[in-house]
Amino acid sequence: MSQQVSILRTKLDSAIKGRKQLEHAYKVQVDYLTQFIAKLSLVCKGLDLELDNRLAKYRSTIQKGVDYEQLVPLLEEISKLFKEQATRAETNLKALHQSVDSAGRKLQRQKGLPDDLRRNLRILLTSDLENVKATNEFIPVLTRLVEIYHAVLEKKHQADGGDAIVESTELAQELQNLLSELAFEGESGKRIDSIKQKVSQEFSLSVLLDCCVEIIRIIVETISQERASAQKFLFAINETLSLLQASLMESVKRSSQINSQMEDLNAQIQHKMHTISQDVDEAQNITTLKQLISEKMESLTVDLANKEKLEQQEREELVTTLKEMGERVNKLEKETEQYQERLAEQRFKSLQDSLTQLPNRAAFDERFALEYNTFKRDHHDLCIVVADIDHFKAINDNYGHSAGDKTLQVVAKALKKAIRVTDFIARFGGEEFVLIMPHSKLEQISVPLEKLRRSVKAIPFKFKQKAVTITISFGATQLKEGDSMQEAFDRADEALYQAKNSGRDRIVLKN
Ligand SMILES: Nc1nc2c(ncn2[C@@H]2O[C@H](COP(=O)(O)OP(=O)(O)OP(=O)(O)O)[C@@H](O)[C@H]2O)c(=O)[nH]1
Repeated sequence: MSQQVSILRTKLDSAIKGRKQLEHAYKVQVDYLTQFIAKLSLVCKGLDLELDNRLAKYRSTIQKGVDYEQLVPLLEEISKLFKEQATRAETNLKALHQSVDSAGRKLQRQKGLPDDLRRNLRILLTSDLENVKATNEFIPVLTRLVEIYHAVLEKKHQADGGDAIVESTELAQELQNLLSELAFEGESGKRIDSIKQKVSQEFSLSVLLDCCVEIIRIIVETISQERASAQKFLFAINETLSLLQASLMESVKRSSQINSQMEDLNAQIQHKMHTISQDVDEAQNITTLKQLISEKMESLTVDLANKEKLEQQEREELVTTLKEMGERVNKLEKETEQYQERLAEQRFKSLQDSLTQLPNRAAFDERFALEYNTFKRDHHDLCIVVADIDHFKAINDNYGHSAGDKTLQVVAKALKKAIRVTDFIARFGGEEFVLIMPHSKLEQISVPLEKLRRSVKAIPFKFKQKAVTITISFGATQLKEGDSMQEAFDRADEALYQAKNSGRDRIVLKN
C-alpha cells in the first residue's frame, strides 16, 4: 500500500514537472513570436507609417503577455496590413500614371503643334501609357514626353527667330538646388554627381532638359529597384506569416483536442479520488478497505500514466511546431538581412537636417565646393552669407529646449520661403544658417537679406503665453580672386561677429 502511495506520488510529481515543462515550452514559443514581430516591425519601418504603428502596438501587447490562441487573430491582422501595403503601392502607380497623363494632355492643348508631334503624342498617351504596368516602364514614356516638350520648345524658338542657344541660368540654379536634395550612393550617386558637374557648367535649355530626363531616369530606376526588392521581401514575409499561422492553427487545434482528453482524465481521476473517500467511510473492515484502496490505486496509477502519456505527446508536438517555426523564422531572418543589405546599398546619403528639413552642413560643403569651382573657372559673382539667431540660448533657458527646437523649425521655414529660387540655404549647425547667393554682387544682396531679416522678426512667436520677438544677424561677403573657400567663409563669419557686436538684428557686409 505505502509502495503504491509512493508510486502515485512519483507519478504526480512527474505530472507536475511535465506541466511546468509544457508551460516553459509555451513561453519559449511566445518569446519566439515576440522576437519575430519585433524584427519584422524594425525591418518594415518606413514602408508604411500605419504598419509601423500597428506592429509596434502588437509588439508591446505581446510583450505584456497574451494567450497563445490570441496570437492567431493578431497574425491575421498583420497579414492583412501587408496586403493593404501592396494595394497602396498600386495606388501610387496609378497616381504617377495620372500625372504623366495630365502633363501630356497639357502639351496636347498647345497651339501650333506640328502634325507628326501631335500624332506621336496621341499614340504615347493612348496606347503607350495604357500599357505601363510598373514604375520603371514610365522611363521611356517620360523620356519621349520630354523629347516632345523639347521639340515644341525648339519650334517656338524658331518661330521667335534667331538661332542663338537658349540658356537659362535660373533653371540651372533651380536644378542644382533640386540635385542638392538628391544624393544617392553607389552607381546612381556617380551619375547624379556627373549631372551636378554638367549643370554647374552648362546652362543651355537643351542640356538642362537632357539632365532632367536623366534625373527622372535615375529616380525611377532607383524606385523600381527598391520596389522590386521590397515586393520580394513582402512576399517572403507573407508566405512565412501564412505558414506560421497554419502551424499555430494546427498546434492550437491539437492542443485543444489534448486538453479535452486531459479534462476527461482529470474528471475521471477526481471521481476516483472521491469514491476512495466514500469507500473508506463505508468499509466494514480493514481487509476490505485494503483491497478496495489497492484496486482504486491501481486504476489511478493507470490514469496518471495515461495523463503523462498525453502530456508527453503534447510536449513532443509542441517541440516539433517550435522547431518548424524556428526554421521558418531563421529563413526569414536570412532574407531580412539580404533585404537590409540591398536597402543599405541604395540608401540616401543623409544630406538633410532632420529637425528643420533644410539641407545640412554636408550638403552645404558639397554645394559650396561646386560653386567655388565654377567661380574659379568662370569668375562669376558669388556671395556667401552666415546667419545666426540672436540670443538663442535665452530661448532654451527661458522656455525650454523644445521651444528652442520649434523656433529653429519656424525660422528655417521662414528663411526658406523668403530666399530667391536661385539661392541655396542650409542649416550649418546649432542656430546657424548659411546661404550661397550665386550671380550676385555684394552690393546687390542687401535687399534680399533685409527681406530675410524682416521676415524672421515678423514671426509672431508666443511662449508661455508671452509674445516673443526673435531676431537674426547676418554676415556676408563676396568671393574675391585668390580666395580659398575657408578664407571666404571666415570673412563672412567675421562680418557676422561684427553684426553681433554692434547690436544684433542687422546685416554686415564685408569686402
Ligand atoms: N533647442 C536647441 N538648441 C540648440 C540646438 N543647437 C544648439 N542649440 C543651443 O543654441 C545655443 C547657442 O547659444 P550661443 O552660441 O551662446 O549664442 P546665442 O545665445 O544665440 O547668442 P548670440 O549668438 O550671441 O546672439 C546653445 O545654448 C546651444 O545649446 C538645437 O538643435 N536645439
